[in-house]
Amino acid sequence: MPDDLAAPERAPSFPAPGGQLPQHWSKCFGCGDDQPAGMTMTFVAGEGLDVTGRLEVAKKYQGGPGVIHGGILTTAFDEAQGMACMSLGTAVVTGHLEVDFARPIPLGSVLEIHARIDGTVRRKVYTSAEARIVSGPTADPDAVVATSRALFLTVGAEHFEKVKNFVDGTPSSPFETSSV
Ligand SMILES: CCCCCCCCCCCC(=O)SCCNC(=O)CCNC(=O)[C@H](O)C(C)(C)COP(=O)(O)OP(=O)(O)OC[C@H]1O[C@@H](n2cnc3c(N)ncnc32)[C@H](O)[C@@H]1OP(=O)(O)O
Repeated sequence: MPDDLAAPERAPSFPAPGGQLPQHWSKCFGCGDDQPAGMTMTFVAGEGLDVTGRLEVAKKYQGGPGVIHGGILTTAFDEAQGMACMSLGTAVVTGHLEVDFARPIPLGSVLEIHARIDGTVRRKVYTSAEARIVSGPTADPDAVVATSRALFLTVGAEHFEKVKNFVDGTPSSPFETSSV
């Protein structure tokens, strides 16, 4: 983590603490409600630059026998830390993401992922997150089962302009923060 981290302001467009975040677009694999293969994660805003996300670990997410696929958990962390960046009111994309898998996460469990912005340096947004099993098999809300850190970069509309011909669906932007 750099020494010169700035603490950004929470954007007025970000929901009040406890409020549900809108999906950032309906076809998103992580949060969209118009993506049949997707994970349909939901999020509520925290008190600061943070969110809490929820993922039901469906059988289709199996990796090793009986447990979540590591790539699915990584996707959930990507989505959660990206949603925390909504508190900036600016579009972001993931530049780097890392995950530590601390404990097995059984199918049928429900994960809560708490994600936050730790600070910014120019366009770089440093985030972190941890996951807990809050219901279902092996639930223990005090035990962290996985952690993540990520770097997001703020981007302008031109970033998405380059790939607009490949969009599946009709992009929408609830916070008017990007072209998607
Ligand atoms: C509605 C709201 C939705 C918000 C809600 C979003 C939730 C969605 C969650 C899912 C998000 C995704 O999956 S997004 C999809 C996956 N990601 C992508 O497709 C991104 C692909 N990569 C890129 O397009 C590019 O590499 C970028 C945009 C990330 C960076 O390129 P760039 O814009 O040219 O920036 P560049 O000048 O290279 O770098 C700027 C600064 O960042 C640093 N930097 C750049 N990349 C890295 C890196 N991997 N690791 C470390 N540092 C890096 C540079 O050193 C530099 O530091 P310094 O010189 O300033 O010190």
